[in-house]
Amino acid sequence: MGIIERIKEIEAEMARTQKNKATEYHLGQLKAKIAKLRTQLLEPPKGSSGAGEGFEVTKYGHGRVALIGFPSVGKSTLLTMLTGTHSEAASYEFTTLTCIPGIIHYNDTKIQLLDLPGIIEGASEGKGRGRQVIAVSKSSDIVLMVLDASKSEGHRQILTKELEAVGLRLNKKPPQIYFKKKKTGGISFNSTMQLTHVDEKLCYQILHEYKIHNAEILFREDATVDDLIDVIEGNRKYMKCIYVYNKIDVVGIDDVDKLARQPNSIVISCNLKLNLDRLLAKMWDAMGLVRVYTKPQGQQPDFSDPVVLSADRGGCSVEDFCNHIHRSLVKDVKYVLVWGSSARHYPQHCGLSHVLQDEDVVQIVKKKERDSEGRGRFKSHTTGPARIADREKKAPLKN
Ligand SMILES: Nc1nc2c(ncn2[C@@H]2O[C@H](COP(=O)(O)OP(=O)(O)OP(=O)(O)O)[C@@H](O)[C@H]2O)c(=O)[nH]1
Ligand SMILES: [K+]
Ligand SMILES: [Mg+2]
Repeated sequence: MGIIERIKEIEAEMARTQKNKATEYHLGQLKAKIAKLRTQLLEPPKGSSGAGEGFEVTKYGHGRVALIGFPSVGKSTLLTMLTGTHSEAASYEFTTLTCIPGIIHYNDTKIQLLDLPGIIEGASEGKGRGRQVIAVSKSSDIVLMVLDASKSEGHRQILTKELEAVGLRLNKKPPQIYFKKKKTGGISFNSTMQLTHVDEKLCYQILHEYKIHNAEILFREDATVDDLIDVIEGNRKYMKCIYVYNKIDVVGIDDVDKLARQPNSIVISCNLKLNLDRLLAKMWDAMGLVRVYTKPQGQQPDFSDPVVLSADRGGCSVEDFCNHIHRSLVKDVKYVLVWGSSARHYPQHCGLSHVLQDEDVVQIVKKKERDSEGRGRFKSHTTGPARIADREKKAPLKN
């Protein structure tokens, strides 16, 4: 029996089983069995490498956004509108068959937007180009789930289920469960609060299913069995997702209003160019990018060319900022001066661990900063990694 059939069989057994206190342990065990099988399913087939032909797109810009949705919801139309890169759009399903990248220029940053083939129920098991599409979405920073506002609300649930089946968790935080495998000592089970979904016995049973007999486990929230399995599997990806309801030009105002009020959702029309600017703003916020402007001593900052940091990708500390400019810069930094929302007063003297926020301005003060006339080393350079790197190559000013 193949993996997919085994999953189907267990799912059928779960559906047959009544949910009550007596069956709780058995159901928990079945959930763990499914999770293990799904992980097996995710392993790439032997001999294959990467995402697959037509899907290996090089990362570009400060972040990557994937367009995921059923066929013909308007993904390609949206890519063309937002990036100017043409992606074939037509009224028949599966017009797009590969991954088409475009670039959005927004807030002095560049965002790579990826158009993808439509996916359907069963994508997580490899139907259509499901596997490739999912691999690409996992490589992106956020997902725009494009939905047809005139079609069934069920599409959103189906897609969410497909993405969950491959370990993507949309708009969720990692469970607050500490878990560490040990070599000896048995299982130590603790919680900081009363648990209503999981007890010690159920937890043991799940761990047993994974053949884990020595581990430390601490619940810091009232988590579910699914949360526990996610933590044990350890391969989940937590991503932000914006639900983009397109084609509101063909839907009544009451329905549009209802869709627009759902969390993490936005209603648009590509045909009428409605709300696209709001979509961009929402997308940009969700990415959590942090623009930092470098201020050479005695000069105005260059507000056209920020260093772009991200908490999810590499971090936002002063050290991360310095590493972004030049890898050898950190060891020369004495302190930095910071203006902006992360500073308590202007300018604030900060060390390497200070966490920067969007639109902060930073001036780097190096060890042996001043020359005999009190001129700063940074006097003549403007911002930007290349320019600072160039400057480093020239003879430093004498002290
Ligand atoms: N009424 C209406 N139609 C739209 C809108 N946006 C796109 N369409 C139409 O929807 C159809 C499908 O658009 P595509 O952009 O090809 O959709 P897709 O999601 O890329 O489709 P696949 O690549 O096949 O998955 C086309 O006929 C578009 O003209 C819109 O805002 N309103
Ligand atoms: K289409
Ligand atoms: Mg398309």
